[in-house]
Amino acid sequence: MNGLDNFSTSRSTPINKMSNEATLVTLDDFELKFPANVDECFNAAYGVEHWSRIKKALARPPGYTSVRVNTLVTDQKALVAKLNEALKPFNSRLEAAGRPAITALPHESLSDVVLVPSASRVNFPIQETLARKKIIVDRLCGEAVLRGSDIFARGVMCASSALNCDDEVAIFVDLDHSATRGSDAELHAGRKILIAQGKAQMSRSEMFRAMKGLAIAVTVRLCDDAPPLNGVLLGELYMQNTPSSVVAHVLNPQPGDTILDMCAAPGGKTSHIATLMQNKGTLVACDRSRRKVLEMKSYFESMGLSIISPIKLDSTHSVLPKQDNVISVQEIIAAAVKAQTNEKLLPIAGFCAETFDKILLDPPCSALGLRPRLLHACDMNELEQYCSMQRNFLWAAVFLLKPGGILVYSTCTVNPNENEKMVAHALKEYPLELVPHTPVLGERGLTNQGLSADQAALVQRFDPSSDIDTMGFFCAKFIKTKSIRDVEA
Ligand SMILES: C[S@@+](CC[C@H](N)C(=O)[O-])C[C@H]1O[C@@H](n2cnc3c(N)ncnc32)[C@H](O)[C@@H]1O
Repeated sequence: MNGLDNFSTSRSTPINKMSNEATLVTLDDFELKFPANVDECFNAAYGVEHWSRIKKALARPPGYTSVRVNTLVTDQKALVAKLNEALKPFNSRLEAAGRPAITALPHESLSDVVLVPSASRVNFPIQETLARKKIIVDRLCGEAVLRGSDIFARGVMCASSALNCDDEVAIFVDLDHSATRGSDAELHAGRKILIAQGKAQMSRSEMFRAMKGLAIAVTVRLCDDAPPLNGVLLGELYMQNTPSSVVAHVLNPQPGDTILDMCAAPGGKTSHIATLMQNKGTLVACDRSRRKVLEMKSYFESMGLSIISPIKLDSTHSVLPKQDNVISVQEIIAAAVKAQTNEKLLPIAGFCAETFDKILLDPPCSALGLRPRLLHACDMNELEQYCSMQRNFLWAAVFLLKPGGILVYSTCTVNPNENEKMVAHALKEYPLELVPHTPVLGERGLTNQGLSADQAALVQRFDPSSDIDTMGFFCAKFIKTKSIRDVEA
């Protein structure tokens, strides 16, 4: 069997020249690979050609970086100007290489989002590159390179035997985790993808001795070049992809609301909700991980977002048993503040049924919308476990929401079972109805996954293969039509 059968490729002629040619493709030929039963399910939902386009798009980074403006301290116009100032060193490097500069732009529909386009890619000759010395990195490092990173010593798995500082190298990603750190890249026989060219900043022996330090400066990628924005204008912006920034707007939080974010860490959507509430009202941010809740707490404090109560809580077990007196969210928080001793987090075990005006449910999901991804090891059984967990979260959300309250459900996956089918499940099991929402930047939902055409038109699906060029994402907004007790009666 030709090793290329392990990939789906758009080119019939494999690139050659290496002894292990059959196990090598370039990023341009590559589409993400899934187990047969996942492909079968997604082919049925999207159609074979569309699913193939999605798999190709998932392996590449979007063509721009999206940042959300902290409107409590600045505005979109001012942030665009500051970002363009901060981009000057990157633009100087582009111009020195004869490449066009990039300009940050306000998002046309979202007044608190700024888009920073990546620099257009530069093509390089593949065969010449394959004749260079080689570096092989692991999957995570390869994905970081595609997002604009250089390569640090810890990320290098294999290097050609006689690699010296300043050598020009071809950069590959090991797709099978088969590379042994420190081995000769020329002898690696597993599947790998060519993703970039670079220049060694250390000799081979230094690379494997050093635990840190820049090993390879990436010079050209087989994708657009994202500018380095980590740590830029801290406090004034939050790195958040566009669909995630849509979610808080869809929830439409108002000052004075009582809102629950059931799965809040690292707190991107929570901080956006608090900002839209103008830091007035009550916002509970739950997460099961104590470490993540402590990190969120410090982040919210550093941003001055005082209305947020970060709580370590399993949201699927956050509904308190039925009692004679309904205790409000504010009373529960006040009692916990009183009871708090040396413990850093509020001791809260749950909330009374039907006490929140609005709830955001952004649960753990299969994350099959994140870009770029070069490997996904999920099968249908694992995907089903996410669905089962999401159904438990939905149950708790419906109990905690007041009648007439709003529930927004979102995922960062293209799996229809976690998206359209989960919405169909919610509509069937609970007193929920879909409601129109704004802004709508994505596409309508799929109509062959349990939703009627009218229902599919009320949800929002971000397709990574569409012109909007974002991550895969999904969002639905429900209103609770009656009390859960009326349903139980
Ligand atoms: C998709 S992430 C949430 C991202 C977040 N909404 C944001 O925009 O920054 C899902 C989160 O759910 C948390 N989680 C997992 N199981 C949970 C549970 N049973 N209860 C509460 N949080 C849970 C995970 O720790 C993870 O931080």
